Parts: sequence; structure tokens; C-alpha cells
Amino acid sequence: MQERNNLYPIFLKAQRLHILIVGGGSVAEEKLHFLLKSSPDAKVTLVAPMFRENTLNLAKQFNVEVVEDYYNRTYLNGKHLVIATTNQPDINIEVYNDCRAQNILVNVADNPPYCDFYMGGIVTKGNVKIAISTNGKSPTTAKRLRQFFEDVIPEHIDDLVKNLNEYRKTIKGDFEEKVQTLNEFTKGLINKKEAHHD
Ligand SMILES: C[C@@]1(CC(=O)O)c2cc3[nH]c(cc4nc(cc5[nH]c(cc(n2)[C@H]1CCC(=O)O)[C@@](C)(CC(=O)O)[C@@H]5CCC(=O)O)C(CC(=O)O)=C4CCC(=O)O)c(CCC(=O)O)c3CC(=O)O
Ligand SMILES: NC(=O)C1=CN([C@@H]2O[C@H](COP(=O)(O)OP(=O)(O)OC[C@H]3O[C@@H](n4cnc5c(N)ncnc54)[C@H](O)[C@@H]3O)[C@@H](O)[C@H]2O)C=CC1
Repeated sequence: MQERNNLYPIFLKAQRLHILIVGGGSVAEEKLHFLLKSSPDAKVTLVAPMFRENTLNLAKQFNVEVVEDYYNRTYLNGKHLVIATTNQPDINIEVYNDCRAQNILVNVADNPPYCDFYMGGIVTKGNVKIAISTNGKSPTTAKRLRQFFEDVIPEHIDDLVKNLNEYRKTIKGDFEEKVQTLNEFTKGLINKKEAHHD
């Protein structure tokens, strides 16, 4: 039987969550880069005894707090989401265990058994965002799919969203009538028979 991805994607308001990245090396830079590419307003703290120059430069351009220190549990105070990227496997696992004990969602980068969530491939076009996951099976496929969709999804998809948002405000009637009108209006965008709950 074909395997199936049972992960549930959600779209976080990264601006009002406090995210901690433990480590300041190459992996921290990669995770921070994709986090900020999607959510430039994300509120992030980095903690590590040593930072690579590229990581520091990236952090400086955004709302990222940099703390030069070894990880300890007090850095979890007030954090909602944690990503561990150190080159010390036992430290990454300590971070994982500390987070689990406090119900803080944790991702040990590139270490699936120690992840409550995975980072995905992300495509953003204006208000439209698509997140891609291969269930942790092939990050390279997630990256290629991200590049593919960045290419083929037209920039003007955002105009459609904005226009429909305006149009929605002008429709009269109760909620059900609005839904019906909007669905009727956009039927032509999809070349298949409308199925219920699609
Ligand atoms: C499970 C997951 C956990 C997590 O880290 O969240 C994970 C795990 C691992 N990554 C590894 C390596 C690489 N990761 C990338 C790239 C990305 N990895 C990302 C996510 C995820 N990576 C999560 C699953 C996502 C999903 O469900 O599909 C992306 C999408 C998002 C992001 O990083 O923010 C980002 C692309 C962003 C973009 O381009 O848009 C590349 C490609 C490259 O750099 O060219 C390589 C090198 C090639 C290779 O080795 O495959 C290894 C092996 C390490 C080793 O060899 O030791 C593991 C461990 C394992 O697979 O077991
Ligand atoms: N660089 C890569 O492409 C890949 C790396 N990895 C694994 O990920 C690990 C990290 O890789 P890099 O980021 O390249 O290493 P790196 O050497 O660039 O960075 C390691 C970071 O961990 C920090 N650190 C060490 N002890 C710490 C502690 N007690 N508290 C907080 N921070 C601490 C260091 O100060 C440094 O900032 C490696 O051990 C490697 O096994 C896995 C796959 C690919």
C-alpha cells in the first residue's frame, strides 16, 4: 500500500510567537534563512557560544536577538517553538527533552525522530502561500518542488485573491448565499466538475 503523509500543516503568525534557535553555525543559518524568507517579521532568538559570520549577518538584517552563551534550560522561558542545530548531538537531545518536558514544540534539524514538526518547502506569492512536505522522506524533493511552484505560480495570483476579497464585500445576502455566489463566480478557474467539500 502507498504510504501517506499524515502531518497537519498550520500557518503560524511567527511575529507573535517567540522562536529559539540553538546553535549559530551553517545549519542554524539555513533554518533561519528559510524561516525569514517566509516570515521576515518572525521574532527569533539565537543562542550559541560561537556564531559563523553568515549567520550573524543574516540575524542583523532582521528582528533577531543574538545571545553568545552555551544552551541552558532558562533559554526556553517564554519560547513557543525551538529549533536545535548544534554540532553536539547530546546537546540537541537535551534541548529536545527539555522542550518535551515543557510542551514546547521542538525540531532537531535534520533529525526526524527528534522533531515535533518539520520545516517545509515554502512558496509565497503575495497573500498566497503553499507549504510542501515529503513526510521527512526527501528534503531535496521538497526543495525542487518549491522551486517548481515558485516558477509556475503566476505573480498575478495575488490579484485574484485581492479582487475576490473586494467582490466578497459587495455581495448581498446571508453567508450561504455569499458562498454560493463566490463558488459560481470562480467555477471557471478549475476544469473539473465541482465535488462537494472540495
Ligand atoms: C525531516 C526534515 C526535518 C527538519 O529539519 O525540519 C529534514 C531532514 C533532513 N534534511 C537533510 C538534508 C538536507 N536538507 C535539505 C533542505 C531542506 N530541508 C528541509 C526540511 C527538512 N529536512 C525536514 C523534512 C521536510 C519534508 O517533509 O520534506 C527544507 C525543506 C526546509 C528547511 O530546512 O527549512 C529544506 C529545503 C528548503 C528549500 O529549498 O525550500 C537539503 C537540500 C539542499 O540543501 O540542497 C539537504 C541535503 C540533501 C539530503 O541530504 O537529502 C537530512 C540529511 C542530513 C544528513 O545527511 O545527515 C535530513 C535527515 C533525514 O532525512 O533523515
Ligand atoms: N552543515 C551541514 O550541511 C550539515 C550538518 N549536519 C549536522 O548538523 C550539525 C551542525 O552543523 P553545522 O551547523 O554545520 O555546524 P557548525 O560547526 O557550523 O555550527 C555548530 C554550532 O553549534 C553551536 N554549539 C555548540 N555547542 C553548543 C551549546 N552547548 N549550546 C549552544 N550552541 C552550541 C556552536 O557554537 C556553533 O554555532 C553537525 O554536527 C552535523 O552533524 C547534518 C547535515 C548537514
